[in-house]
Parts: sequence; C-alpha cells; structure tokens
Amino acid sequence: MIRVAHLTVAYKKNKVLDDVNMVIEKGEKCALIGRNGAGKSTFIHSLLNLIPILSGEVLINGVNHKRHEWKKHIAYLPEKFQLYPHLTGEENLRFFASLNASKIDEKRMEEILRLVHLWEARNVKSKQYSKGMLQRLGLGIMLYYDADILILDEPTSGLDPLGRADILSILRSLPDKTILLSSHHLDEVKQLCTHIAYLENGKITKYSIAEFESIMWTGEGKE
Ligand SMILES: Nc1ncnc2c1ncn2[C@@H]1O[C@H](COP(=O)(O)OP(=O)(O)OP(=O)(O)O)[C@@H](O)[C@H]1O
Repeated sequence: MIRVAHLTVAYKKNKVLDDVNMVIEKGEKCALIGRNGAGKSTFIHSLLNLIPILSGEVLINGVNHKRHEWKKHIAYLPEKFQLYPHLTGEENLRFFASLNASKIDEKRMEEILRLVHLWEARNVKSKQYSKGMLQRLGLGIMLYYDADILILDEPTSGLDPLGRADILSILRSLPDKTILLSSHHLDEVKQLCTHIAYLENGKITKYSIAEFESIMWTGEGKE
C-alpha cells in the first residue's frame, strides 16, 4: 500500500505537486494520467525518495520512504533505462540480479525469461533486441525480485500496439501486485487498471475507471 499525505514538491519556485493526498491500496492497479509536464515523473520520483520533497509524508507499506526498508517492497521501471548491448538478454538479467543477491536463483531466471517472453531469445545480444524486447527485458529485471509494489514510468512509451499489448498482458498476469504506472493512453490502461489518478495543476484526484469515463462522457472531460 502507498499512502501519500500533504505531499508538496517544487523545483525552485515551480510548485509541481501541491498538497497531494492519495492512497493506493494493496493489489490495486492505478494509472497516473496527466498532460505533458503535469508532474507524473516528479510524483513517481518523490514516492521513491529520488528527489527532495518540500513537505508531506510518503508511506510505503507503512514505512516512511526516507527509511531504507521500503526498498524491499518496491520495484521501479524508469521511463529510460540502460542495458549492456554486448550482453545477451539472459546475461543482462543475471548481471542486474547479482547486484542485490550473492547467488542467482536459476529457477527464477527461467521463470522470469519465460514470463516476459524472452526465453527463446535469451542468448541473443540485447543490441539485437527490438524496442519491445528491450522493454520486456527491463520489466523482467524489475520483476526478478518479486517486490509487491511495482512502479512503472510510461512502460509502453514508443512501442507499437502489439508491443504495448504484450507489456500490459504481462502486468495483467500479476494479480497480487500493487501497480502504479504512468501513461498517456487511457484506452490502453483500461485493459489493466482499476483506478485513474488524474494529475492536474499540482493536485491528484483519484477515480475508478467507471467514474473517470462518466466524467469524460458528460463533457467534463480531462483529456
Ligand atoms: N529536474 C528538474 N528541474 C526543474 N524543473 C523540472 C525538473 N524535472 C521536471 N521539471 C519540471 O516540472 C514539471 C513536471 O515535469 P514532469 O517531468 O514531472 O512531468 P510529466 O507529467 O512526467 O511530463 P511528461 O508527460 O512530459 O513526461 C515540468 O514543468 C518540468 O519542466
């Protein structure tokens, strides 16, 4: 569970998040939606304690995000991430897995490579991977640790419709995870998410998908 209370974040005089309050319950799938520059990445970075907050509190499964314990609860896939192009998909996964574990769990390696549909391509160098394959490998690296909260910053950005569907179907196959993902594609997040957190003018309003659609339908549309 993620609980945000009175969160305010600013870059100098530019207040991007202004007294934001929000709860994401355990097992919930929530899409963070907002126009370009609304502050989606800023919100995600502040949850992860990657940027300083001006005021407020973030609790990750009841633990303040400034304490280190929260890290075992969360896996994060940034919008842009770097892999080693001369290593194969499996070698990349092995490398990143080894950063936090003294011994690689071979069964888990296979499970993850199959989950992200890269088992057949595991011995291909990642420089030969398509954008969709690279994104799935990033997802695999993120999922290896089995954290119960997944935070993804625009995980389908730049992918074709099939690539996007692939990412969403992998995430749909993880019903127990709490998921927060930012996206610009409302139609697509409907395939996965139960809730929308709409970010506008520094405030976040949370809706069920049905509520959000009815607001749009009645002309109070947000997009
Ligand atoms: N490091 C920074 N220093 C100063 N201003 C920043 C910084 N990062 C973001 N901003 C500003 O904060 C605001 C929110 O940016 P942010 O990247 O969080 O929005 P976003 O909703 O993720 O945008 P997009 O949809 O384009 O990715 C923007 O006005 C941006 O210019």
